[in-house]
Amino acid sequence: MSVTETAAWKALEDHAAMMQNTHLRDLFLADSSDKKRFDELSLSHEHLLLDFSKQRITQNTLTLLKALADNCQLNDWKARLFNGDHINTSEDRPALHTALRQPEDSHLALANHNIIGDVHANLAHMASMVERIHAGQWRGYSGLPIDTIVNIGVGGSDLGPLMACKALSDAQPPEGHQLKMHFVSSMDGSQIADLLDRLVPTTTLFIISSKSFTTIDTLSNANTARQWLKSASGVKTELLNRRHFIGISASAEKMNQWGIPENSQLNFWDWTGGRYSMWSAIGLPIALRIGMQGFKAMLSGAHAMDEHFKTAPFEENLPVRLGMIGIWNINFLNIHAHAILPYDGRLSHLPAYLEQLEMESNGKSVSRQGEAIGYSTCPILWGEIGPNAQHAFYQLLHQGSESVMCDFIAPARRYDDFNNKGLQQQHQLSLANCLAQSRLLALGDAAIAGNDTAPIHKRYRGNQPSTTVLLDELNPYSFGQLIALYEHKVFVQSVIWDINPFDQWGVELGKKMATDLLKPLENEPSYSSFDSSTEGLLNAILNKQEPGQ
Ligand SMILES: O=P(O)(O)OC[C@H]1O[C@H](O)[C@H](O)[C@@H](O)[C@@H]1O
Repeated sequence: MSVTETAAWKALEDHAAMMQNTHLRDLFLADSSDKKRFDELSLSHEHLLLDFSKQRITQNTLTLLKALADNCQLNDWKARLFNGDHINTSEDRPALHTALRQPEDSHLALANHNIIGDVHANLAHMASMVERIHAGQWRGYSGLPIDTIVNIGVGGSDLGPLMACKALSDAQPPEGHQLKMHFVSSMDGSQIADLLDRLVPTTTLFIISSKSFTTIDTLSNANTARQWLKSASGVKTELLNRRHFIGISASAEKMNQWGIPENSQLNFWDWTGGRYSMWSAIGLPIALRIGMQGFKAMLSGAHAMDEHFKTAPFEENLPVRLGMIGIWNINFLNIHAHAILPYDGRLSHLPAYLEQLEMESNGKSVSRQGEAIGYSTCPILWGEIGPNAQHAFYQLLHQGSESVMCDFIAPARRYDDFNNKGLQQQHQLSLANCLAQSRLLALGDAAIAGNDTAPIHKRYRGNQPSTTVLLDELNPYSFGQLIALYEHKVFVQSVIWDINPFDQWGVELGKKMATDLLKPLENEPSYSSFDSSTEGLLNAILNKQEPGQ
């Protein structure tokens, strides 16, 4: 039976029909005498506080959402996730990113083997590499110590480390050892071409990050890097492979084939999904940036969120509430756009990270039973640093025709250690804007006395729901909590929608099609015929590429 046929779903539909004309303004007005809405609807755990009071919900909504979660056996699914059941059914494997942050003395058996031992052996290998590089003992072909790292990867092998290195940029690496870090992902070569112009071959180390080690984007960038080193050094490829490349993958065989020596390889496992992999060896750039201790603090923060998700009751559970309110917005209030708005420049890559995490996980319309789904799943998610977005797309949030749900994310404290009043004031300014925007989006004109008589083009209708995620401060631990919070939120929603969030078949066919299209572009005979648009464009490109045209 489809979830939409259940009594729990229908009760929520009825409730939504009643709530349809209730403005957030009314919900706050009803609360104006005792001002309890915030206390009743916000939740906190350790360093995170989530304010849900600007969501279009009442206590009754939460009760009905709990009935839906129970009906969908959310608690059983949580147990299956943590126990390592093969819940990624289309690939017949578990999804065990949570095991990557389990403490060393814990235990998780997969086919009678304790994988936590493997996880920590891997961390130790990673730590030894980090130590060598930080100590200046990893030397390039000319004997000079490495001082520049380039991570080559894409999707899950890029976005997590990229986001984390920026988010934790205030964290000091051990002994002040500052490596220059760069990230290359795009297949068109523009990032690597730009970098190679500026980098010094003797002191640059490339990390080739790819779960499959077959991703053409990554391998083509890696080949370009090796070619650059060859031309600059004139030394043998074998020496370059040894001194200038680290490989991170679930396939040792593929790394061997490319030429990465065994002791420069870091492995992880097929039960770690690409977009859930920054906690594995894929996180090496993070450890290089903030040190192994910082990396482990990030794992501990995520583990604390795992434990909270696993054990806290529905009424207190942050990821469960975040996920279920998303369900309410999407499936019952018909809101299909979701903006991620961090009020801290260090979180500038969070929107791109969540775009992959949410849309690649839950952007699906087939159920676990292989049936077409007749209800909405993952919304369109996008975002930008809040203060910059205010000068760009907030116009649409305030006066456009679309309902949009927003996540405002900010640390309460920043620049405590900076003896700079100007910076401290900038942080307060950013917080003031964060609070102002979520208030205006919720209440509309009612937030500003007198604006309700303004001409219509100056009016704000409000009623855009938002959640504010407040961190005490942004550090490796709270950052780990924050990302694990979103991972589990995505899982909660997948359970309600009855979909597998751990595969991504929708990205495969495009890759195959690109292989077919490369032939005519490289002037090789192609036996495929294409549609008229593709053929027209191919011909136009080929004509323009002919010399003298
Ligand atoms: O890590 P890799 O195997 O190179 O994969 C990199 C990325 O590419 C794929 O196309 C998937 O859509 C992503 O989930 C994955 O993270």
